Amino acid sequence: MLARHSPRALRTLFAHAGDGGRLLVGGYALILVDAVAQSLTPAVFRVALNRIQHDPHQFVRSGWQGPVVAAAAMAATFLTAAYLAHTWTRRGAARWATNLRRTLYEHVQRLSMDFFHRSRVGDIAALINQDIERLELAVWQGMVLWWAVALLVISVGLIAWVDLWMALLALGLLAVAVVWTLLVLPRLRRRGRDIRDELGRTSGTLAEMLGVNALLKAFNAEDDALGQVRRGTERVRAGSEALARLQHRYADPLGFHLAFVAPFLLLFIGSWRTASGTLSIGDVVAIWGFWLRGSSALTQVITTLPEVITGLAASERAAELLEERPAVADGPHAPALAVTDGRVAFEHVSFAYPGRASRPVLDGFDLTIRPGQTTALVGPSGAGKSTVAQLLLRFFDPVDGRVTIDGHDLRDVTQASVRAAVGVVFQDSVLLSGSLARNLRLARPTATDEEIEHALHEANAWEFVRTWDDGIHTELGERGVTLSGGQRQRLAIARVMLKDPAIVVLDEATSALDAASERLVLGALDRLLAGRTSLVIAHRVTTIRDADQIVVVERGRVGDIGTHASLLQSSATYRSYYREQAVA
Ligand SMILES: Nc1ncnc2c1ncn2[C@@H]1O[C@H](COP(=O)(O)OP(=O)(O)OP(=O)(O)O)[C@@H](O)[C@H]1O
Repeated sequence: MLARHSPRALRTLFAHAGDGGRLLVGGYALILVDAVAQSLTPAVFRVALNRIQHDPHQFVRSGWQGPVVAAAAMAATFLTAAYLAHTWTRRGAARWATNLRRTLYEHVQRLSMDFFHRSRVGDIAALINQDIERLELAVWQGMVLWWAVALLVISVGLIAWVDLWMALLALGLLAVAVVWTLLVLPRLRRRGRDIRDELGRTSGTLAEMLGVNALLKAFNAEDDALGQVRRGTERVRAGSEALARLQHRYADPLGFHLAFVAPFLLLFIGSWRTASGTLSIGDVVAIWGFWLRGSSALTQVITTLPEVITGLAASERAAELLEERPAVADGPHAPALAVTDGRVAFEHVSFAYPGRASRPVLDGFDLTIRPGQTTALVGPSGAGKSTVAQLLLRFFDPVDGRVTIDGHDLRDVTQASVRAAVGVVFQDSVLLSGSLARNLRLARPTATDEEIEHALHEANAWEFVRTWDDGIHTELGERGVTLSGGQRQRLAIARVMLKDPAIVVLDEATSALDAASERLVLGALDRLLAGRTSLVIAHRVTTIRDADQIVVVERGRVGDIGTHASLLQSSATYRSYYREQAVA
């Protein structure tokens, strides 16, 4: 499993390392220099001991000089290399993480609506923040692992240089450790991945609960929500404990093998060979030293590997997100939409939401909205009215047929240009935390304060904004909670006024308002719709009575069509709809 998923995930993510990549390659390369210099140190002792054994007097006179200089040079090399490798890797990992966070954020922004419908905000946030942090740590620990493995390989190589048989014995002892590791590794990785997934889910639940706090309070459902979060965190805790137990079950026997069994066997067999005269004392000491270096490196492997594996599990989640492709994408050289008159046409459009191909929502939907005119959609709940609006915003592409603006198929032009041409006011207009001016400048970043005030006037919003101490620079609470529903809608209308689009979509923009608020909002909407092509979805007759054409949508198709007066005459469906409204 590990071999299949993680390296591919790492390759995908490393492509986004940016300037951190060079530092990491440099850091990982330099740590090899450190590993070589460190593992060669026992070789110096071997030379020194062999010289002592051969001629102690000569060694005291001048024989010591060579080994001392060599040892000093090695120490200087590995200290410098280690220092640089550590700092470069740390900086490289931090830059990689920063670049990756930015890339992931931009990538998520480019994904289509269907992704947001099936994902949870908290989970994505956890991925971008915590999983990348985990990965950053793993990159850093990975360097220690890399160093340790290099040290180990070089150590065994050096043992072979002294004596081939002893190297074979060391390899056998290592093989035990490697087989044991390979046996446990997939489980470690799986557990790590499970914990990351569970953390993501819990974070998603938490974000959702905080977002709908008023609803939870209204239904006294806080305990239930708390229970869900608590159960999630409990599962994360249980998972982490199980992982820790597994890490111990892996590391403890391995530690025993490497620190006791293996050195004992090497020393025992080495001494036996000295007695039989096939090895010198210097050789045995060097082998012993090489092994100690190598096995201390292995201890590092044992302690860092589980952590690195968990980090790799985190990288898989990030890579999966990066590999997610938007369902709606711009063609390679798609031009921007050039709006001339603002004529909108749905030509025999059929559509089903992604993953629900068997449940078509629109089925041969045909509709033309003439430039500057208002078309209203009415019809039973679930008939597909909002879906029509979503297709006009190109949140989705039709399965069949086409949606055009001034004759241009929306699939042939850029999404950004379509959304620049179409302004939308939803039922529940979202305002971000930050000042009112910042919220309105989402529509036009270059708008001056005067232009913002003018838009507020037009949207009947200036009358309450002007009473605020800081005017348009007043901070709005997160999601605009300090505003009434009607005020929020008027600010949303001002935002679209500022955008000044050729086409406007209103999706239940007045549905949640009382009669007094509705009047103020309707006044603002009249000014917004004047001279623009508009698609209005509304349950209230007051909002649509004056529309140039009213379309009754039934099960994803256009039913009766006409003006308010003509439909009252000709359409039984519209009449009953109107009567219901009148009663309401
Ligand atoms: N994101 C989605 N994924 C899957 N199915 C969806 C999605 N959004 C809407 N639907 C389904 O598509 C159908 C049409 O929904 P739509 O919101 O367009 O209807 P509507 O006429 O606007 O209804 P209402 O008046 O209640 O808002 C419904 O059956 C709905 O369940």
